[in-house]
Order: sequence, then C-alpha cells, then structure tokens
Amino acid sequence: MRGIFITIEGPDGAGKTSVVKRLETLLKNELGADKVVLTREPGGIPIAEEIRKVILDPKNVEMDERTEALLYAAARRQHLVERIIPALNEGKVILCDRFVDSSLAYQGAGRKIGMEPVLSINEFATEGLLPDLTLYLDVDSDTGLERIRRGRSADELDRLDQESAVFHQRVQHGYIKLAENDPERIVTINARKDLNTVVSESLKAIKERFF
Ligand SMILES: Nc1ncnc2c1ncn2[C@@H]1O[C@H](COP(=O)(O)OP(=O)(O)OP(=O)(O)O)[C@@H](O)[C@H]1O
Ligand SMILES: Cc1cn([C@H]2C[C@H](O)[C@@H](COP(=O)(O)O)O2)c(=O)[nH]c1=O
Repeated sequence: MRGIFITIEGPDGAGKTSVVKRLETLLKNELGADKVVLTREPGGIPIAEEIRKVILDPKNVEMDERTEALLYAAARRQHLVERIIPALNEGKVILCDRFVDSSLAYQGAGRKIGMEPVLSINEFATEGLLPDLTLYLDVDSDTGLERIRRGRSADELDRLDQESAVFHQRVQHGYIKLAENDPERIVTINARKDLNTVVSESLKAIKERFF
C-alpha cells in the first residue's frame, strides 16, 4: 500500500522544525517507530545536503535567483528519488520539512521570478508528485525573523535568513496565496500561537485526514 506524504511549510521561524519533530514522536508512538520517516528539504540525503550547503552559504551573495531555483529543484529531485519515493512505496508516513511550496513562495514570490516558471521547473523535478497534505504554519515575517534572530547568533544566519524583511513579507504573502488556491491540500495553522497549540492543531489536521 502506498504511504502518506505530508509536508510542513512556512516562513523562516514559523516553527516547522520544532513542530515536525514533535509530530514525529507522537506519530511513532501511535503507529510504530518504523512506520514514520522524518526528512527535510533542501537535504535529507547526502547529495542534497551538499547542494544545501552551496545554496545557504552566506558567502554566495552572487548567486542568481534562477540558479538558486534550479539548485533547490535539483536537490528536490535527488531527495525524491532516493528518499521520498522508496518510503512511499514501503507504505510509510513521511513528514517532510519543506517541499515544492517553498520554491513557489521563496523563489516565485520572494525572489519575484513568478509562480509559473518556478512551478514548471519543479514539475520537471518531481514529475508532478504533490503531497497528500501540507500543513502551512502561518506567521508574519516580523515574528518569524525575531524568533530566528533570538535563537541564533548573527554568524549562524544563513543566506536566506539574512534577506530583507520585505523579501520575507513577500514569502508569507506567497504562501497565503498558495493556501487560498489549494484549500483541499493545504491546511493553514496559526503559528503565532504557542508551540503546544500549534502541535496539537497540526496533529488534529493529520488525524482528520488519514486516521
Ligand atoms: N509557536 C512558537 N512560539 C514561540 N516560539 C517558537 C514557536 N515555535 C518555534 N519557536 C521557536 O522559534 C525558533 C525557530 O523555530 P524552528 O527552528 O522550529 O522554526 P523553523 O520554521 O524550522 O525555522 P527555519 O525555517 O528558519 O529553519 C526556535 O527558537 C523555536 O524554539
Ligand atoms: C526547500 C526550499 C527552501 N528554501 C529556503 C527556506 C529557508 O530559508 C532555507 C532552508 O532552511 P531551513 O532552515 O530548512 O528552513 O531555504 C527556499 O528558498 N526554497 C526552497 O525550495
């Protein structure tokens, strides 16, 4: 039986990593440890983690926005082939921290490439595979960036974290548009609430859909 592909999305500092780790523990307790796979983009497997380093290195200030979009799509392709598709074929529940919607929001809206061209290179990369459910953790850029900057020193901020507040606002608006356009797949969670509430609303959305 095919598994279930769940992605967690949102602006930087929305709390995705914190939430997805808690969901992993809760779902493993309910379904069994071998049934749940936690992974992330860009990364999750060695080749994609190497691409991640290149993309996020603050030294790479000269990176063109289309080069950036292509690198994310390349990392995605490799991760899909090596990690997501095999896990889906084994019937696992996959929790993936970011997927195509990140490219649409960050490169499409944030970098102003436009959603259509970014979607097009991603359709090539994924052959049209979409998540069964996407949890969109919605947070305004001020709150998200404040959380990130509070938790990390300046030299721990990656190239994307260091982008302007206006860029991060465009990213949030991009996500809101995506969620409005695909309410069947994308469930919006108010991520300004406390972490326990965000986790329980996320778990509820998963259970309502699948269990
Ligand atoms: N609901 C919340 N309320 C307050 N603080 C939170 C909440 N969720 C996460 N945080 C804190 O915000 C910071 C960023 O959280 P986290 O790394 O989970 O976010 P993220 O969305 O994965 O960020 P990034 O996309 O940059 O990796 C951490 O210090 C975390 O403890
Ligand atoms: C998948 C993907 C990611 N990004 C951005 C979003 C974040 O700023 C970084 C990844 O770091 P995180 O700590 O794992 O959140 O990359 C993007 O711009 N486009 C993408 O497709």
